[in-house]
Amino acid sequence: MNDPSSQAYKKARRQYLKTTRNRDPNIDKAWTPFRAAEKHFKARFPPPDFAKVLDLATLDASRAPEVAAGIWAGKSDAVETRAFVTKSGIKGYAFPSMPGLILLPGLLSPEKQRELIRWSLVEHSRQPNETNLDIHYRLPSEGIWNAYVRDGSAIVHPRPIEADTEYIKQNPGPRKLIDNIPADTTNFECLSNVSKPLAPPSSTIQPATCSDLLPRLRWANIGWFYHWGTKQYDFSKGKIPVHDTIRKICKDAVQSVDWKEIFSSTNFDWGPNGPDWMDWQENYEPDAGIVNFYQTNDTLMAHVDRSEICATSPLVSISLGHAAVFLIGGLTRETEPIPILLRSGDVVIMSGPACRRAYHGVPRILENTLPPHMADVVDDPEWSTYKNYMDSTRININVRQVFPKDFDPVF
Ligand SMILES: O=C(O)CCC(=O)C(=O)O
Ligand SMILES: [Fe+2]
Repeated sequence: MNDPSSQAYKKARRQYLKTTRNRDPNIDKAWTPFRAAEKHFKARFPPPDFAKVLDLATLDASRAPEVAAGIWAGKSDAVETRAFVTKSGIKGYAFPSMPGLILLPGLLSPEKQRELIRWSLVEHSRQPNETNLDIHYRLPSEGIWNAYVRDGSAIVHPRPIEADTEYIKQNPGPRKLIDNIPADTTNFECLSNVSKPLAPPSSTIQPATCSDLLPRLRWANIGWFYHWGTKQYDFSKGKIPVHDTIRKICKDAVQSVDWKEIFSSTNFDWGPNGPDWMDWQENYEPDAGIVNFYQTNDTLMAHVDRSEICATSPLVSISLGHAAVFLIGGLTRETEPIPILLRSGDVVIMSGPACRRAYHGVPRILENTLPPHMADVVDDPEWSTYKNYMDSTRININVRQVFPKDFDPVF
């Protein structure tokens, strides 16, 4: 694709010339720096410039087969980073331009990555956890993955339309990103009392087979219920505990960072209660989140995760399967974002006032970047079903803390 003499390049160029023939030549002048970066990395033509993308896997000899497997590779010095060694002895990277952003490249072993993929599909994408498919379909209680493995041709029926339900418009498929009020401890009660109407089943939805629906799985909720229409947690539905494996990965990652080194020389406004980083070692406790499933053409537009009462405590994000370009900017879309190539097994932490509520997004899943350790595993014949799904998929497990540990929610 990056080779101008290749068929793929010529095809993308023809397509580009066709679609841009009547475009206003000043269109890009109105874009914010974040939007311009999204457009740049989404574009099939001209191919994005990966020399500007931070790719720390290129420094790790043990990941050379993974880097070589895809045609996409960035540069280890594309963005200024500060390397450090975590308390558990692995390499981490901080970003002087954005204190609170931490990258732990290849933190998870290939075995752990495969375990988390199985967990996401087999154990997690099923009741009582909500998925995007539940909005329109009456899914089997074993979940879409288990139903698919048993019989891909099994039919799943749409939910019946209940005439007296107050609906808001919401479509299945990609997450809809609407502006919402940033949550904090003062508006929390008012936010949690806003009525949360059910999403509307659509009258146009047809029955579908499990094989048709599986690639349309986009997200599965973790912990506190989240309502995508209103972008608020629905605390009345209670909380499902965060699975121990996930909780441990997140806590270990957060506790392995020397936060004093990250924050002690900064002077950010941490809000009315002041800085809380000195408590994370003891008080960080994930209680919500989402598993995102991306097919290679999917994107996640610029957004801020601000529904959590905790506005600064760490958000931990685990990447699995195909690599992606992750953009993270500032508190508005006017800040030019940093592009980071996230590969399978990488863990990102977003924390503190400069980063936890910064705009971020995923404009591109990089095709053909499934690492070799996701290919058929000789001593695990069952893996091939997962491999077939992962051939077009990236999974992101995105874990947050909604409540400060000493905040007692009253419902
Ligand atoms: O997929 C990712 O890396 C980021 C996902 C994300 O930002 C979110 O779930 O809010
Ligand atoms: Fe996010």
